[in-house]
Amino acid sequence: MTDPLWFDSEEMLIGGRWLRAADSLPVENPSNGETFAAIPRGGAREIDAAVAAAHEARAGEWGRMDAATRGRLLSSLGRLVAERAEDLARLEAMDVGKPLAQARADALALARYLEFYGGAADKVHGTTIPFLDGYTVYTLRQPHGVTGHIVPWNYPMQIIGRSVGAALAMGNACVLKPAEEACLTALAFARLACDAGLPAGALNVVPGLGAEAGAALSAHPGIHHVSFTGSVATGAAVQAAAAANVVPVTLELGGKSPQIVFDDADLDAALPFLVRAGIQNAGQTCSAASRILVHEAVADKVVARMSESYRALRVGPALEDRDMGPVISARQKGIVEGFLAQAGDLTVAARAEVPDGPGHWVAPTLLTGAAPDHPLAQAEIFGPVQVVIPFASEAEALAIANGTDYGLVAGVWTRDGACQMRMARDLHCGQVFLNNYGAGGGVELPFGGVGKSGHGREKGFEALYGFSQLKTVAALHG
Ligand SMILES: NC(=O)c1ccc[n+]([C@@H]2O[C@H](COP(=O)([O-])OP(=O)(O)OC[C@H]3O[C@@H](n4cnc5c(N)ncnc54)[C@H](O)[C@@H]3O)[C@@H](O)[C@H]2O)c1
Ligand SMILES: C[N+](C)(C)CC=O
Repeated sequence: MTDPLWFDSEEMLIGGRWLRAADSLPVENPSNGETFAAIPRGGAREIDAAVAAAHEARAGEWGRMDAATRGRLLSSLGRLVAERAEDLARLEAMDVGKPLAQARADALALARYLEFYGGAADKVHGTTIPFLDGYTVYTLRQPHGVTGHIVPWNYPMQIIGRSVGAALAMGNACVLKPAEEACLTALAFARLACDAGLPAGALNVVPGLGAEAGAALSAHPGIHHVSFTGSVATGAAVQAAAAANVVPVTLELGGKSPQIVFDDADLDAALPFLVRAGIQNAGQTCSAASRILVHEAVADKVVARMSESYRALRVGPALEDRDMGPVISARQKGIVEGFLAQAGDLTVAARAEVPDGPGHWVAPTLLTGAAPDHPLAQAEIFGPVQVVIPFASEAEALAIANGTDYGLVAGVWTRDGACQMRMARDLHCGQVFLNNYGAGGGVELPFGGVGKSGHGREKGFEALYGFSQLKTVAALHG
């Protein structure tokens, strides 16, 4: 196999310089368990240096750059990412275990985020406000300053695109702490950012452990905004750390998202979405459709057809580009298997075959017979496990859908327009998809949750408001 690394992965980017840390962390390929690279183990000292470099960038060329020039730089970076999409995809596939086609889609999504935010950079502005005679009042939309970005391992490129892309577009200088399990595409992205001509310190990337680099970043008094995606427990810790500095935080913490299938649904249209949204990225997706709520009149038919799809799933090494790869790590496999051990009297409707041998394989598993309050119908499993729950009425479907601590995404499958509107209004979540699920991931669509799924919105124009603040200017001139 050709070496997918075209750069020194043991170097991190701080203030425009590529530096090594005193220690490094191994990089494992989840498809075979082999160590194939190393990354720096940054800690408090490196975070400190990165925050200082970001402040210098804000005070220098980056802070003075006009919005249109900033936008053009991001657009150029997007083109570089698109040109290297194949290399980035291979890197991600080896690092995360994501099938090549899904990794390629992530790379192209990163390019698209940069195109979108590059184009938007000079189109976000304040307003004038009619006020008392003798005054002119207007608002200025300005960057927070230095923003921290703590990114998980499941969709590194997409999450960097939506958070770092939007923050840079608004003129913030960023300190990015990728997940220790998945730093390679973040480091590759930083190389491309240098090639695109991003001024020193505008983007700093410090790989390292969550408890070290992540904790140092979220508690740093020099950070003005933190964007975090990951688990509820870590998100709460990040928010608490940032609160000590009275710093705003955006939290995207996952979910237990339902797809709700009514008895008049177009099942042929729904079925591919029902399964794909559960097993995509081995179920390690914040917006995974881990609960399938089905009207009892069509429940047997839906389970039978989903089971057929499950049995046909091809699971294998990421570079072989099957339907599903391994989960990220032995630890994550242990977490998912721990949940499956609680399945107890649930029925395994279908399970796909997984490879023998090394690699972190978890069989895609479709479960029936769970009451809505069963632990497997409540907890975010973050693995390829879906639970089917029948319902008898629209009111019951809504109660079950809203009956978890989470509220990220929901899908509704029905031809009844009034039912669609009621569900869209009453579902307790941040995004509702009617007769689809995910809308192809559109970068234009604001994204985020309610409840334990977090708060704040990324993606679309909404992210540009989140990564900036409004200043009101009132001039009394007579
Ligand atoms: N919402 C999502 O997209 C998402 C992504 C990854 C994991 N998860 C959930 O989290 C579970 C565990 O995965 P995990 O342990 O990798 O998630 P995590 O939340 O601990 O890690 C996410 C990011 O936070 C960093 N981090 C960890 N501890 C930190 C701390 N004390 N301060 C600041 N940053 C810290 C990590 O280094 C990583 O970059 C999964 O099973 C899944 O349920 C959700
Ligand atoms: C929204 N998405 C799929 C990019 C990331 C959540 O895991």
